[in-house]
Amino acid sequence: MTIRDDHALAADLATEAGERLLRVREHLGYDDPGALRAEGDRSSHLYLMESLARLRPSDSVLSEEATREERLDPRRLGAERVWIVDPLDGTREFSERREGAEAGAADEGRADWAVHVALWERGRLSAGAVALPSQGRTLTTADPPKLPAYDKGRFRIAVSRTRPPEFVRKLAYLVGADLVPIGSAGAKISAVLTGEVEAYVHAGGQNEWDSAAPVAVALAAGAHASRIDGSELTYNQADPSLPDILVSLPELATSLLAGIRDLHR
Ligand SMILES: Nc1ncnc2c1ncn2[C@@H]1O[C@H](COP(=O)(O)O)[C@@H](OP(=O)(O)O)[C@H]1O
Ligand SMILES: [Mg+2]
Repeated sequence: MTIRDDHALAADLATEAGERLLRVREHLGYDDPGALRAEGDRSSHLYLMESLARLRPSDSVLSEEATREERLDPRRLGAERVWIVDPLDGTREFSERREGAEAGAADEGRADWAVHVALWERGRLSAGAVALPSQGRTLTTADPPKLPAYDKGRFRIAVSRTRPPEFVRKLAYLVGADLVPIGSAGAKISAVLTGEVEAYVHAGGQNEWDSAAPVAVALAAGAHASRIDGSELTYNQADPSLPDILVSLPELATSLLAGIRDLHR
């Protein structure tokens, strides 16, 4: 089994899970968003767990939708290879109609949600893929996206639609940036890699599965990804909490970290 296989497998699983989620949404519709969210989370988790158990039986898995006991399984901490997956990132957005969508359109739903599949190996992220099913694309370490060139001047910072941290507003003012609210950590990090925004800043709470796959792709593409104090993002810890993150085009990292430091002084 070659390393290249893991990159391709991450991309295939994320893409297939995403296509299944599109079908779940088409089948259930938007009348009961709670039921749509629950079925999306449940079915995508099941598909990924079954696929990984079949295709990579010796590896451990850390999934957002696992039970508390499964997450605390001590074998994961001693394992050399751990798949870190978020079967549906941006669950809230997955269950919402797009503003202005025409009833009966092919896809009436919001597009800012994602499926994350990452592989952590002996201390670092070694492969990953982020499927953006409603955008018809999967970003992958198998073929990392080419980063847009940074055009000096005013730039854009993606923030949570529903939980934007207060300090990011101050940061945007300080560094001369505009805020762009987007759902899903995967969709926001992807937006940095595809040129819709130039940075993503979050604080106040998040977990390893929210960022592992998009950070694997971001690092493979040459983007900056770190904690907001500039330290490394570390995965497969006993406590999966990873509460803050900065992803940006490499040219902006130094000034964003300096701005964040000034605001926290
Ligand atoms: N304060 C917080 N605590 C825990 N998780 C958080 C959080 N803020 C954001 N997240 C998680 O990060 C992901 C992106 O959030 P947002 O769209 O607000 O930026 C969501 O994942 P899920 O949709 O997988 O639950 C959300 O649950
Ligand atoms: Mg998530």
